[in-house]
Amino acid sequence: MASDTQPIHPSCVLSWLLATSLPNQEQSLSTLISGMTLDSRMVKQGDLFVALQGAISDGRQFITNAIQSGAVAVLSETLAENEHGYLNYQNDVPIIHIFQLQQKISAIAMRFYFPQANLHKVTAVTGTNGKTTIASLLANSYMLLGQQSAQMGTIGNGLYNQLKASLNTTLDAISVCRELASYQEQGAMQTIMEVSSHGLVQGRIAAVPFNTAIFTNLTRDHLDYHGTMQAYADAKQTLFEKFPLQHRIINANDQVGRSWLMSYPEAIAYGLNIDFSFTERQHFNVTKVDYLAQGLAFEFVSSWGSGIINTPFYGDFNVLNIAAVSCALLADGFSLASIQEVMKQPTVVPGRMEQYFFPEQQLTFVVDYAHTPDALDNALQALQHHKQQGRIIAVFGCGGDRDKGKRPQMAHVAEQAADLVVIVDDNPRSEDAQLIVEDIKVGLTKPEKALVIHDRQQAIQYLLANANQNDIVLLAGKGHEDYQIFGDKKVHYSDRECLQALLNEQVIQDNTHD
Ligand SMILES: CC(=O)N[C@H]1[C@@H](OP(=O)(O)OP(=O)(O)OC[C@H]2O[C@@H](n3ccc(=O)[nH]c3=O)[C@H](O)[C@@H]2O)O[C@H](CO)[C@@H](O)[C@@H]1O[C@H](C)C(=O)N[C@@H](C)C(=O)N[C@H](CCC(=O)O)C(=O)O
Ligand SMILES: Nc1ncnc2c1ncn2[C@@H]1O[C@H](COP(=O)(O)OP(=O)(O)OP(=O)(O)O)[C@@H](O)[C@H]1O
Ligand SMILES: N[C@H](CCC[C@H](N)C(=O)O)C(=O)O
Ligand SMILES: [Mg+2]
Repeated sequence: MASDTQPIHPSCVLSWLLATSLPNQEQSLSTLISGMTLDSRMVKQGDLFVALQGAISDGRQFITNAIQSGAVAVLSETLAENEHGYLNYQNDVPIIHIFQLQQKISAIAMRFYFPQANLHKVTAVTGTNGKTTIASLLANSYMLLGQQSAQMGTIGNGLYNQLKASLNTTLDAISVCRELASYQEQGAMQTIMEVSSHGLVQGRIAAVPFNTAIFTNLTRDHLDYHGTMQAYADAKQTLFEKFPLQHRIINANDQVGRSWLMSYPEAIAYGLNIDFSFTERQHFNVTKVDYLAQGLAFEFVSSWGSGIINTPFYGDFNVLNIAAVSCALLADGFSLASIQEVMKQPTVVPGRMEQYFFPEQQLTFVVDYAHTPDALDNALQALQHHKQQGRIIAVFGCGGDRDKGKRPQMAHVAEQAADLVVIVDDNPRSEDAQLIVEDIKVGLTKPEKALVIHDRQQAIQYLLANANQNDIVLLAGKGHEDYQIFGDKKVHYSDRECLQALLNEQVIQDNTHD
């Protein structure tokens, strides 16, 4: 969703704005621009409207609307190279045709909103899973170490702890530049940004001068968009190839990460039980993990020294997330001792392994955003490692209009790693919720272990009434989301709010009994 942050830049002349993307322009475009937008519905008087050919609609169809709403100039995407730079007018408003405009907007918007971008340190986090967790943990670490930070991604964008909800993980090219400029203006010394593969392919961050890039892992997701895992990996790799990075931080436990490490000898590698003794490479390796009821304690050896980290996080995947964050802080010059201190503090990452304990039933619910086979497996394994006694129950569904191939795979993972499986709805979107459930059930080899309860709240209430003491219920897929999408309707629903309301009811009943 485009941000409503007010521009904090002066207006500028169109010729100057386009000087780098259209260097040989013959016309002198003296039009004064006071804002930029990709959406005709958001145009304000004085704006430059950028008309892109999108996946669903063609932005060029809205040029007339944009001009009626006050656009004073238009950039229009052309797929024909020989039309590049062609200029025509509609009601005296210049329309400039630009070849491959989608890939050029970021540079134009950066020039407009944030010409001083190189003064602001931006860290990119990419990979299938772990981006939000790492971005939140790193942003919080900088705050604890005394540096104001900002964060951009799935759970929102803004100064740390002041996030505004986001439609996408990676915002559109114009909003990214406007947001970064506003964080710098508000005193942030750096921004930690989740970079999605869609964002990379669509050039949403093409001109952001990233200083550091972190890679988490690459596992099945988004094949509806990329087609193959190779194309998905190639999209991610552009982050490590095309930006002026000072630091590349790469997961050595991941197969794709290992292959990239061969290409970047100067990259910092992090991992769990990796033998780095034969290499000169900078590294951070976790050698031993203790899974505690209240978190993790792990030993590490690194190019900066060795030691123990204690943290309230759960699961091996969070050991790796913390290792990645530690590498970023070490590369930035912070001491090991300060990092060990920071990792003891809890970081709330909304909807990621968040626990709700029901004292009456002695039952724990864990809200998590696992929505891929790998993430679901990791989350369930983490609970198996940390549990004291009782069963693990997996509650999950699959999104409509998304990669269908992951549905049976998630079922397989769930029945392998959990003692009971409950299949629920998770944003069926334009698809029939029952047909999504059927696709999921194809992956079950022990269907007797699985129940179907479409409505998530009913599933929670059922488990609250029927699960055993000490069971742990993983509610996967929704995480921070506070909606269910049925068709084109968004209905308010949140696993977190549902659990909190049920917990509050118990407290009220307890107080009444006193
Ligand atoms: C398929 C896809 O990625 N679409 C993204 C793309 O939209 P698009 O350009 O194709 O949009 P479109 O609806 O066809 O419209 C074309 C143009 O006409 C304009 N328009 C449209 C209507 C109108 O009345 N006036 C108007 O000017 C639109 O503003 C747009 O510029 O560019 C938009 C701006 O950047 C994105 O918001 C939009 O994300 C859609 C909503 C989406 O669902 N994307 C998902 C798949 C996505 O990007 N996911 C990733 C990863 C998620 C994760 O794993 O965390 C993400 O970064 O969120
Ligand atoms: N490093 C990791 N490796 C594998 N799984 C992880 C990792 N970190 C978190 N997870 C699992 O993946 C889920 C999503 O984590 P997170 O939101 O941090 O990832 P993300 O990359 O931002 O995902 P998205 O692309 O959907 O925004 C978590 O809820 C957890 O179950
Ligand atoms: N942001 C990602 C994850 C959504 C997770 C899940 N709740 C779903 O709707 O599939 C997407 O749009 O693919
Ligand atoms: Mg995310």
